[in-house]
Amino acid sequence: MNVPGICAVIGSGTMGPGIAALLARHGADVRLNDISREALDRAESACTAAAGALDQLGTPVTEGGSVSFELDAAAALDSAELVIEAVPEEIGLKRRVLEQIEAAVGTDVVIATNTSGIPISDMAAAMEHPQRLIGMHWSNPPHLIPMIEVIRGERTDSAVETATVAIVEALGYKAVMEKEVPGFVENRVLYAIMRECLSLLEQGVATQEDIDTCVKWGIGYKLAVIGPMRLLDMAGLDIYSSVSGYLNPDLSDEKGISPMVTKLTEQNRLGMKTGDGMYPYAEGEVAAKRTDILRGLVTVRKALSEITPV
Ligand SMILES: NC(=O)c1ccc[n+]([C@@H]2O[C@H](COP(=O)([O-])OP(=O)(O)OC[C@H]3O[C@@H](n4cnc5c(N)ncnc54)[C@H](O)[C@@H]3O)[C@@H](O)[C@H]2O)c1
Ligand SMILES: Cc1ncc(CO)c(C(=O)O)c1O
Repeated sequence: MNVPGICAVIGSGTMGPGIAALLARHGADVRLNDISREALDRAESACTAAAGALDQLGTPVTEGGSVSFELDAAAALDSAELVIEAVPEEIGLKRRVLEQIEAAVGTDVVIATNTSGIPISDMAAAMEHPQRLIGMHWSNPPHLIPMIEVIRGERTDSAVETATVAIVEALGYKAVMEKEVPGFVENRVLYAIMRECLSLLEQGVATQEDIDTCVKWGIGYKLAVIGPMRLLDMAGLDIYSSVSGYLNPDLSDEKGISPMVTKLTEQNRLGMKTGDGMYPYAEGEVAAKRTDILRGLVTVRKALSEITPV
């Protein structure tokens, strides 16, 4: 299967532009929609930056692809063969947007949601045709992380799952098919890591710099080559049993949001988007960091594509 010829991406913040740029790279006419003119203006340069990263990666261009920027949702949705919802992670908003999408496209159109982990069945509750809603969870930055989780809700049609997996593969990405649980697989694992790191920081066990160094080099570098299930085999299940026996009871089981993150959020210190967060950023530093991150991801992905999968 090819990438559908006309795609609509609804929501053009952190995720929308990278998704649109990748679909366009594969020949789609992509309509990127947002309720905010400023967001669409920022999206134009974000799409250009994403296309530049795809150039660096050597992703071939399929002729005919384009991205247009639409304030008018109806215009964006007109004739769309695939719709990807990427509005903020708020179930009420997502339900309203899904209703709007549903009313504008044919019943055979796949409607995918990029939710980070809201169960698909909860979002589909108010839909007239819930069989066409599917979770398509991209990872950030979406034009570079070559894996997408595909999550069926209770009422999702199996043909919609098959079509979504085919689209993911047509993009040259790996599809991971899952049953729905809050957070899906990726964010359950990522948020377990984040919870423990934040707890260690709050306890003063190590600085944020040292925690980042430890996780990047001790865990991230290794996990880029070997997944955690096979790592258990490499380490030895007897060692895992011994260590987890005394360690698991000591790990953070915080059920709420980290107090440190709550405080920073209340102060509008949201990270790179506001220029301050877990780290402070000097003038111009955010742009430099973003460039370094993209360059690093391109370099590592090229290197990983050259090794035998483990
Ligand atoms: N940020 C990440 O790392 C990440 C990664 C994977 C998945 N996600 C998920 O993707 C979705 C979008 O996340 P994001 O980080 O891009 O959010 P974001 O807040 O950066 O962007 C969302 C955009 O949606 C727009 N919007 C709000 N209401 C709208 C409406 N009714 N119609 C059209 N546009 C509307 C906003 O103006 C905003 O520009 C969320 O569900 C999020 O959980 C985020
Ligand atoms: C903090 C955080 N939360 C969610 C997601 C994906 O849904 C990401 C990501 O993709 O990187 C993230 O960093």
